[in-house]
Amino acid sequence: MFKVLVSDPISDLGISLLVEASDISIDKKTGLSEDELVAIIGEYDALLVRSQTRVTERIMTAGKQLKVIGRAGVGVDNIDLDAATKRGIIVINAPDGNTITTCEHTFAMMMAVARHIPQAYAKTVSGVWDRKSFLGVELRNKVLGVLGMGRIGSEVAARAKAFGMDVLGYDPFLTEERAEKMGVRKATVDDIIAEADFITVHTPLTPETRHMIGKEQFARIKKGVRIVNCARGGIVDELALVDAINAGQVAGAAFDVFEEEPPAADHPFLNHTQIIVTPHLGASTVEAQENVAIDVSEQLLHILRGEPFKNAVNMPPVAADVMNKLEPYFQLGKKLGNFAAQIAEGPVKEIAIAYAGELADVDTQPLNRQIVEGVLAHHLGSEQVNVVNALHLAKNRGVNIVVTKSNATKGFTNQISVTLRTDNEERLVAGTLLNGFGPRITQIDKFPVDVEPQGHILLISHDDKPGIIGRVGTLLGTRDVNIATMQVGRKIVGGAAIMVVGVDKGVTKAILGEIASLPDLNNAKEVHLY
Ligand SMILES: NC(=O)C1=CN([C@@H]2O[C@H](COP(=O)(O)OP(=O)(O)OC[C@H]3O[C@@H](n4cnc5c(N)ncnc54)[C@H](O)[C@@H]3O)[C@@H](O)[C@H]2O)C=CC1
Ligand SMILES: O=C(O)CCC(=O)C(=O)O
Repeated sequence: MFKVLVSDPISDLGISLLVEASDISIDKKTGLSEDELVAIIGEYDALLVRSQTRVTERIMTAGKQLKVIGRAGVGVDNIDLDAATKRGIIVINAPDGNTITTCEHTFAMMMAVARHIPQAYAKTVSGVWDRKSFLGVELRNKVLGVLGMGRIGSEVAARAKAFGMDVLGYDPFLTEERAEKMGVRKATVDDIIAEADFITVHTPLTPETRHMIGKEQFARIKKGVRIVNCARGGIVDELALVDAINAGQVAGAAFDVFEEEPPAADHPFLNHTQIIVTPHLGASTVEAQENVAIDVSEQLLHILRGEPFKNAVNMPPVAADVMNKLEPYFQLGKKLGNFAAQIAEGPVKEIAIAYAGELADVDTQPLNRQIVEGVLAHHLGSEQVNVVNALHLAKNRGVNIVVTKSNATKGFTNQISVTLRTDNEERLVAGTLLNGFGPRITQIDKFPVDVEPQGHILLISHDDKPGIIGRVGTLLGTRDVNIATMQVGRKIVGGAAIMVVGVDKGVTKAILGEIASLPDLNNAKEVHLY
């Protein structure tokens, strides 16, 4: 049974998937302080948050069982990602579910600031019928500058076109072709500063975007511009904006987000007649909250159940078609790494991964991680290492990872080989997926074999002489060890050889010693694969 803690208000309908899952027990405890979370988090496998809970390193350190933190939304600035990665805690978000809702809020804010709706409402309900103070402007024929043409920025641009606006877009990843397709003029920040009548920001808050519109930009900005921020507080310099409005350079602003949330009571936005505000409501619709909760719950279930998942924030994104090609090899890769780690003596200095065949054309990073996880799990324990922290742990321990690729097929559509270099030796284990048969180990060191990577396997090195198989079989029989499968591999007749014996249960070190001391036998090891 996996225990999930929901520590922010999240749509009940959205998390019904978790509530109904027979292997999940869910607790909802919202509004907890950091100390309160630290006190209880130790018993949970997963934490599900929106944006209120600040998931700090302290909370993660106390979360000894924590495998995954799910964020029902886009921004993960309330989660200490470095701390999560170091501990192998997977952080997932729900990047698509609130796009339209936030785009629509941006439009609501843009229209509200263009037509002074909040100010006019306040005056009207206070009993004053004032039709003179609120002369607005149309959106039609105005230039809209969109900074950040990702999911939300692109939707805003599309709707702005319907309003007859001339849209300028800036994003480091915006190509001329995509801009043209959207009917947007690809621009620079400076173009937008100089030309736009409305500017809306849709980037994350990063060192690069922090105060992207600041004092220097306000000095050059088109007079009468209106600024909208429904992304993150701090992209626009708040104090510089107030100065620019007071100086008559900027006509108005509409902000959903603040550098510090909630803003202090004396924040200069809060009683400024030309600035309208909402309390971070961009994603607050019934639909968006259901969507993000459903998305994040689905992924959370996959992770807890050990199934493939998407939207991990602390791992590089992988395109769906690449994932489809790699995923079938994940188990094999992890087992090859783990097998190699079990037979290699001495501290691992290098993990050399070689792909031969069609996989050579694919970005294999997710599969590399599985292999490294398999290697490290043998030394560090499978609870300590996972695909999120595997590379980080390897790097921390000075383990070099080398990946090579070749289109040469070596007789299989794909072959993965894992070579471990230690202070003492170099060991190689290679494998493939055989159509209709599943994963197979195809080579151990220099010896070709055909072994199912499963269960208890004895790896015995010996001289290629008559009678060896009988001797090993007899010894195992007398020690009540049942042989399930047996394979021998050699390069040349009468030379060095290996025997790979699948047995029904684990054997003791004493039995391995007895095997190794039989005539013409050199070494015996047991590998256990799950
Ligand atoms: N107010 C609210 O309740 C909500 C706010 N958000 C926030 O809105 C923002 C945008 O969200 P999405 O569109 O879903 O994200 P996204 O990741 O799809 O788009 C962000 C875009 O910003 C671009 N970008 C990054 N650095 C840039 C720079 N220096 N200059 C220009 N563009 C840059 C990226 O290339 C990307 O295309 C995020 O900060 C997110 O946290 C999202 C949902 C709700
Ligand atoms: O959960 C919320 O309401 C905030 C949404 C948000 O800011 C985001 O998804 O980045």
